[in-house]
Amino acid sequence: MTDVTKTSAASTGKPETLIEVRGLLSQFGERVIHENLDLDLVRGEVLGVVGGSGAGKTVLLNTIIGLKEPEGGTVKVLGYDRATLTDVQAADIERRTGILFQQGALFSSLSVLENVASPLVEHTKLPKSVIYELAELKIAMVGLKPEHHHLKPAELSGGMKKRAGLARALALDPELVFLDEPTAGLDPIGAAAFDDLIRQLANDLGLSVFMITHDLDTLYAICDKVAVLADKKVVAKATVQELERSDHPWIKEYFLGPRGRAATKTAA
Ligand SMILES: Nc1ncnc2c1ncn2[C@@H]1O[C@H](COP(=O)(O)OP(=O)(O)OP(=O)(O)O)[C@@H](O)[C@H]1O
Repeated sequence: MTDVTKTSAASTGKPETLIEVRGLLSQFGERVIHENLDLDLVRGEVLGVVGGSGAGKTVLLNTIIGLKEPEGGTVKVLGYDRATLTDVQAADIERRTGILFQQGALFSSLSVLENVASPLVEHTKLPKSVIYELAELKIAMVGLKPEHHHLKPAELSGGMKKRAGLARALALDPELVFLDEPTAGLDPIGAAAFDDLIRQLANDLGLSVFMITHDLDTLYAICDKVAVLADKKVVAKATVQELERSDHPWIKEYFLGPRGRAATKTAA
């Protein structure tokens, strides 16, 4: 199915849509979080998702990755409709996507090397020696060193945990990566270095990225497009430069408030 999608996208010259959300309704009891929300992410795009606190960014991420069932609408990932997913399709999505949760979500009892190797152990039948070689490669790709291989998560700094989490998210060579506030909790220098790493990896590996962030610097530094969640839906998806000209009150405040202006200056 995926190959068919790829072929048709290639033959029509249209970019391939990796995430397609249509008419999403998300509720907790009577409380409506998303209503009639539409969102696309096309192959190769680094998409930042922003919105006020409680706007529903995490609920949207959880719905797209299958941790929350939507109350209405359709959610397609890599061409597969989540509502009618077979086990084979679910496994295909799992193999072709990587997720970096906010705190890294590393297994605390495993070393960095074992954490990064774990998706390969779960999803491949490769010999152990090959699995560990591949894991070492991913660890090097995110800028960690061989002396970090045997450290446990509790022995890592916040930035190193994020890097280890990213290495694990990349273990299976995914096409699509989900990042939940990748720079949260990092100091400005660590955050800028992590931004550079994400952009570099996205370019070098041809990754498509869905990233929740509060970090304006990240938006300016690495996002091709930004989707803004407000009023229970995506009110805009555009480049940061286009969003700076938006009339939407939340977008105006976000991009043209004091913090927005600071990020604009840094990016210039
Ligand atoms: N399991 C749940 N049960 C009930 N309400 C929930 C649940 N999860 C989230 N919510 C509510 O859904 C709304 C959106 O939450 P969400 O975590 O997606 O916001 P967010 O945009 O990610 O916010 P923040 O930027 O503060 O992390 C919030 O009002 C939250 O209280």
